[in-house]
This record gives sequence, structure tokens and C-alpha cells, in this order.
Amino acid sequence: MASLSLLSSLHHSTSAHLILRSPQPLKPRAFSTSIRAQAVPALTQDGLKKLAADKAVDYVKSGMVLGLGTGSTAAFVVDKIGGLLKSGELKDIIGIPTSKRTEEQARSLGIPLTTLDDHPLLDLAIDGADEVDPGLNLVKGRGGALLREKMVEAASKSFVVVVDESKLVSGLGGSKLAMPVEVVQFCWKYNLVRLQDMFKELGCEAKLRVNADGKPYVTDNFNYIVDLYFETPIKDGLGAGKEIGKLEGVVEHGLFLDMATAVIIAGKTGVEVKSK
Ligand SMILES: O=C(CO)[C@H](O)[C@H](O)COP(=O)(O)O
Repeated sequence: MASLSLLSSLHHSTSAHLILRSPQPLKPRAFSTSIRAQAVPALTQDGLKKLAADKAVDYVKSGMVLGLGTGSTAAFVVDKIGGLLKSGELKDIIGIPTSKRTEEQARSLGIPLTTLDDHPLLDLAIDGADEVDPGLNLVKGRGGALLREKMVEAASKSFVVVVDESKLVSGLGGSKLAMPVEVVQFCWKYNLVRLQDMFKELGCEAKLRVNADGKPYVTDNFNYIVDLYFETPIKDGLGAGKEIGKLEGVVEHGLFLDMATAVIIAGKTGVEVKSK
């Protein structure tokens, strides 16, 4: 298991981010009691998510500008931050939510909020993920918030990902669950077909995301989502991301490559912090 002290010497390696996000040491404010890798007694999946979330909040310090993720794991993070603000253990936190859902949750907890317009550089973003590969590359966006998540997380000096062990894959797309692509509503079918064709060698099936009533799911940015399902995992994530990004009408994709500073994984044998 990687030691938490590893995080104190973390540096981003992505040159694209260096202009905005200068390397920052990431040191914990506190350690939760269960941070060491002792066995976790029969926790539910939600219990594991909360465990990872609590560990990530150890890295939040008073005065930080914080990216607030979206999804069931990130919701535990937001809850915890709200509680620490209320108790006075944390002060002067200001958050940038990655979705309307998270914005509502943060407001309900009294977490002060701002925007990327007013705070273009964040200290730390914490979010969940749908898949994590051995290189700490991610698939995100099954919760539909990929565009705002990518904008906020790319603008953060550190990005900590919180997952339970079910999210680990040997290659992106390997869970056989959705890899989302946000597309404009205009001629969405045209882009769905182009995306499916692009990955036909990987046995890709593309589907428009729909709500329970069968109507298209609409993102916070008023776009649609085409979900890609792969028979075979993506070998060249960078190449895939570049090719998807070239399609006119594609707004963003759920491949978050070389963005995570650290991934906190809660599993039956304990909590592990992985960093590059
Ligand atoms: O990317 C996301 C939302 O767009 C979520 O972080 C991702 O879907 C994981 O969600 P959960 O913690 O509920 O499993």
C-alpha cells in the first residue's frame, strides 16, 4: 500500500496543466483514525464510499478554494465538509460545485460557493470516478456532470479521487459500463454513429442516454450524452480522447487522463492511497 506521506511530495506531470496548476505539495490537515490499512469490517458499498470520502477530506484545509465533485461518493465529501464548517474545524472554505445537484447540496449545508470566473485556480478538487486504471486515468461522467467536472478539476492544483474498489479496471472501458460523451443536441444521431464507428474495432456500442420516461437525458449545460460501451478496453486513451475531441458537436468526453494527483480507494482490506 502506498503511504499517505507520498502525497506530500506529489507533483503534476501534465505539462498542459503546469501553466495554471503549479505543482503543490498535498499534505493532510488531519488523519482519520482508520487511515491505516486495517481490515474494514464488512462495510456496504456506501460505507466504503464514505470511508474514502472521509480520508479525502483530511486534505482539506481552512482557506482553500475547493472543487466539489458530483455523485454518490462526492456527496459524502460535501456532507463531511459541511459538517466540519459547522463545527468550526474548517473555516473560510469556498467551493466550486461541478453540477447543479452538488450546488444545491452545498447550499443546503451552508458551504459558501464561487465560480471558475471568480476563482480560476483551485487549491483542491475531490470527486468520485466510474473507472480507475493502473495509471490513475479515469472514466467519469456516468452521473452526467463530466463537462463541469473536467473544467473544475483541470483548474485545481490537486485533484483527489475517491472510489470504492469496484471502480478499479485494468483498462479504461473495461467495466463494460458507459463511457460518456457529451454532445450538442443538434443532430445527436450523426455524432452517435460517428462515435460508434470510431471504436468499432473495440466492439463499441453507442447509446443515447435517456431518463426513466424515455426522454433524452439533458445535462446541466443543455446537451445530450452518448454513452459508449466497449467489448474490449481502450488501449490508447490519449489517442481516443484526441479523436473524440476532433468531432464537431462533441462538447466533452469522460476520459480524464493524467489528471488525478491521488486516488483514495476503500476496499474490504482497508483504505489505500495511490499516487504517481
Ligand atoms: O463522474 C461522476 C458524475 O458525473 C461521478 O463522479 C461518477 O459517476 C462516480 O459516481 P458515484 O460516486 O456515484 O459512483
